[in-house]
Amino acid sequence: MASLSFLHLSSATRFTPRATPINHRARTQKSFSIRSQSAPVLSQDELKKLAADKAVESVKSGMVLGLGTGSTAAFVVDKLGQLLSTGQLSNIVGIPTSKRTQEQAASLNIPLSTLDLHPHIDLAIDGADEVDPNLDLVKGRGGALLREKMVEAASSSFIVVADDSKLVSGLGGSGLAMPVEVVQFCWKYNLVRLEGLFNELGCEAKLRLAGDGSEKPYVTDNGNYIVDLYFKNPIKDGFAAGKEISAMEGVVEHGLFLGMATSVIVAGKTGVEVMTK
Ligand SMILES: O=C[C@H](O)[C@H](O)[C@H](O)COP(=O)(O)O
Repeated sequence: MASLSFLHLSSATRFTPRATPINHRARTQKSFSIRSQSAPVLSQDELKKLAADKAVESVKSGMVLGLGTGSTAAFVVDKLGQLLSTGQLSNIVGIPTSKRTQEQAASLNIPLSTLDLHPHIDLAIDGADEVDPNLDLVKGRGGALLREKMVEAASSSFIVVADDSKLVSGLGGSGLAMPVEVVQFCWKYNLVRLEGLFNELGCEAKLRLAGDGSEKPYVTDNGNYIVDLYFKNPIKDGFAAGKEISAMEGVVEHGLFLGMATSVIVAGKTGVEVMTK
């Protein structure tokens, strides 16, 4: 069981241990939570920051760190920059999972390197789009899934940081995108095949657009497209689904991150919970 000493809480937000874990956590072997006595109303960004700060407590000087991508991971990178600038951390090397994170970390003077030079990473910290009760994840709505998966698979520990809107009972269950990165060549051929693979789950596949009002496709840091899969019903067997997607020629990577997370730090209106397997 994780010890309470792991939890360092700010004086601004006071928490007390909660006796009964909520249902979502019941299937994880170890989980505990802390709850606000005064129930302050925190914004989603404040929740993300709370989870990020908690995760950064696991960072030690001298570590090689996987730096995630997205709005929650950005709070982690901010905090690391802050601790490095005040000398509370030193000798850190960051391996960024996207060009965006690389730019943010560089602007904060966080020393950066690559997987080529540091093939073994001590700890990766990243956000997620969905977290299920087994700590399996959907990731990649920010488009960084390929580099994230490479970096996080090379990490001895992988801490996920999230607000409680990311909790689902089954992957794909949010009804939001489960991304698949595909090569540009004949992307429609693969879009149709991916949709067909999950017919019985009421899957709809859409090419991700750049989001600038044009009909231009979104292009990943690796020069590929993303096909987003939207499910009416959650995926029953994530491992089987991942295997079938990966077997398709032209598929580069999918957003199912299965059996990878060491722990998940979830911040919600009622407090922060550390979930471990
Ligand atoms: O490609 C993006 C990543 O997988 C993000 O970590 C994920 O989308 C979560 O992002 P956010 O923290 O912004 O919700």
